[in-house]
Amino acid sequence: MTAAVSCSAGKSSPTLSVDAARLRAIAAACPVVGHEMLALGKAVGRVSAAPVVSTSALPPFDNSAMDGYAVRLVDLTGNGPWHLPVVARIAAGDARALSLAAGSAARIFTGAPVPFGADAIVMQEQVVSTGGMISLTERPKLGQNIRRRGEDVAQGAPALAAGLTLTPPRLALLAGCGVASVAVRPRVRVAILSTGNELSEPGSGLGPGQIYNSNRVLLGTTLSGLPWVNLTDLGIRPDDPASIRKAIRHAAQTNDVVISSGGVSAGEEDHILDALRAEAAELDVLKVAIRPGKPLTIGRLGQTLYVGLPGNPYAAAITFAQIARPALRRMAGLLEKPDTWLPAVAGFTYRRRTGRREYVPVTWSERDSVGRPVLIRLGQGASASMSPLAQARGIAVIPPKCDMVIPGQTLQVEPFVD
Ligand SMILES: Nc1nc2c(c(=O)[nH]1)N[C@H]1C(S)=C(S)[C@@H](COP(=O)(O)OP(=O)(O)OC[C@H]3O[C@@H](n4cnc5c(N)ncnc54)[C@H](O)[C@@H]3O)O[C@H]1N2
Ligand code: MOO
Repeated sequence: MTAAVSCSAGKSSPTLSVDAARLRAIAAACPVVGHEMLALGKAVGRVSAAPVVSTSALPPFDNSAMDGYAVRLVDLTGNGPWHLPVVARIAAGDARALSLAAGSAARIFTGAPVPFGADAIVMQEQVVSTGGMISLTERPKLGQNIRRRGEDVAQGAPALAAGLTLTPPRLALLAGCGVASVAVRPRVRVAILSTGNELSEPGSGLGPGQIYNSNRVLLGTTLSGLPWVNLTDLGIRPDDPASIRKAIRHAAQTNDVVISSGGVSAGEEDHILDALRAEAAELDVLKVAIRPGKPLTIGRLGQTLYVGLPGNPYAAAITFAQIARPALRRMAGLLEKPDTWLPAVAGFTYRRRTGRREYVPVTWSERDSVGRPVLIRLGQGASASMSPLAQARGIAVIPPKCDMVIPGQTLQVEPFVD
């Protein structure tokens, strides 16, 4: 299987809106090609590479939806009650091809095949059963409590489209259709590196001027939680142009995406852009009207997507989630657009500078009269602060033109999923 590829890296970038930056990042992301076959039990979270058709009808035969009695409506003429002898007993898994004789009923259980000629199942609660006879007073409807062959999925019908996350319900559907293995897209190979002389790993000592590396854990755990990612963690690179360039070049040769954090803003010690230019990268996104995270670099090194996230941890988290992740999803072959934004209402006042779309960590404990969460803003928006994001239940978005958020104002919120 070969995926359609259309990329448009290489356009120059002034300050872009978040939506424009996201679109450019997505356009620069070439979907991984090919597929591998996986047993259903190994495929959870992976991306379907091709449509799947059902090898069996679901359900495979007409069967009873209830424990009760199979009857023929033609026997229930005039006014009830009707009295019928019970001539057969049919349990789930019964392999006999049975017919229901005229003027009789069959004891039947949930999931058992409906005998030929029967056209309704009466729940056992609705009959009186004595001495091999049943009496019923209400006429059943035609087809009542019968699950028809193929009513869920017909044999040979599409059971799953390409480009979908293989969730447990989707895998269960394939199992129900008799499909044992599924073609999935190859994992997206993602390398991460943290840049900065000031970085030290937690567990090591902290020298003067050093801080602990948060972004490695942020990105590493986020990415390793995505079943369609194959992660390589390249650790920390010092602020040395030759070392950064070498690391980027090597990482790009063996990965579909390289993600760095730090070194993308304007200082002489910010070497990512120089390294990318020296490697003849095509750069699509350089500055985004987003808060936090304005200095963001996205481009391509050959077929490899490069994402240079800002070093400040809150900025790295937001730019990854809002701009890089949709591009990675495209690389993975995912065609569904997650729509996780929900309406909420501000429970705070916030006077702000206009111009950038802002992503604000929020929590809530109350809801308004129509059930929308009443948001409490956490922190002051400092892009190096991590506590507000760690305490947040979600992220609210404030439009670029808004100069003041007032209580009661409608905002969109993206709740974090547990
Ligand atoms: N003159 C200007 N200075 C800055 C600008 C600007 O436009 N002009 N933009 C500011 C903004 S906004 C941001 S965001 C940062 C982005 O900086 P860089 O991406 O170049 O990142 P660094 O300078 O390397 O680091 C910024 C900050 O984050 C800390 N950091 C870096 N990596 C990590 C990590 N892995 N874990 C934890 N913390 C990390 C680093 O120590 C710095 O404090 O630039 C502004 N400056
Ligand atoms: O874009 Mo930066 O993250 O605002 O400090």
